Amino acid sequence: MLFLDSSDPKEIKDIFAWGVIAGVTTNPLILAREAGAVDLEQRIREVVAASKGPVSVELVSESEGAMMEEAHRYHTWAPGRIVIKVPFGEAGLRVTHALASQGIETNVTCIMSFNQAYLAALAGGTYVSIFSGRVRDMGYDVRPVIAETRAQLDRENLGAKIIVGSIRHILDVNEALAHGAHVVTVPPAILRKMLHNPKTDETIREFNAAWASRAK
Ligand SMILES: O=C(CO)[C@@H](O)[C@H](O)[C@H](O)[C@H](O)COP(=O)(O)O
Repeated sequence: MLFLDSSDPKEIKDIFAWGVIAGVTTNPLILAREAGAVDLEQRIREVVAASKGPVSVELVSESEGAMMEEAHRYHTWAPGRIVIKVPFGEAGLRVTHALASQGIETNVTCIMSFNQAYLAALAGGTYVSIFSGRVRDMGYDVRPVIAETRAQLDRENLGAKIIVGSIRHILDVNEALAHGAHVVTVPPAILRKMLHNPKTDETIREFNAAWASRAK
């Protein structure tokens, strides 16, 4: 399954019309880059209106109390659509566990290892987000992290779903899915690259030219 890693409502609306995307993920970096000075609530409401399925919105507070207050505020913007993105850590696990007991969906994010993903799933995270590109930036192979996490979720029947983010190349998408990701969240630019193959373009041109020059 694919999600779109974007906070740009126009891009989101265009790409949802392809019928291939099941949700949206945002993060503070993406929002700062794409939304800038726009009010966060307004932008998230636009993203919800432009899409279908879950929309992840990330907490930026650091203390447990402030994170819970922020999570409840985001949740009211579109109950049933907003997933609270919780940065991984001790406070993050407590917040994830508390929100799960209140029936609020979470996406535990910034995960770089199997151990972190496992803890996030045990705490009751709805999604656990493994960062493909950033794991590779450290010189590690992300494929076993994804595969071992998936195997453990399946073995213990934990409900969490793996999202693989930090996608930098088309091949990252293929590898994440092949190693057990439930969802890959793809930036629009990478998704557009997935459309193209020069042999496809050449073949379509050849077929259309043959039709146009047929004997009449
Ligand atoms: O965590 C999720 C999805 O749950 C993503 O939105 C995630 O934050 C982004 O893919 C990454 O931060 C983008 O990674 P990078 O390209 O900045 O390394």
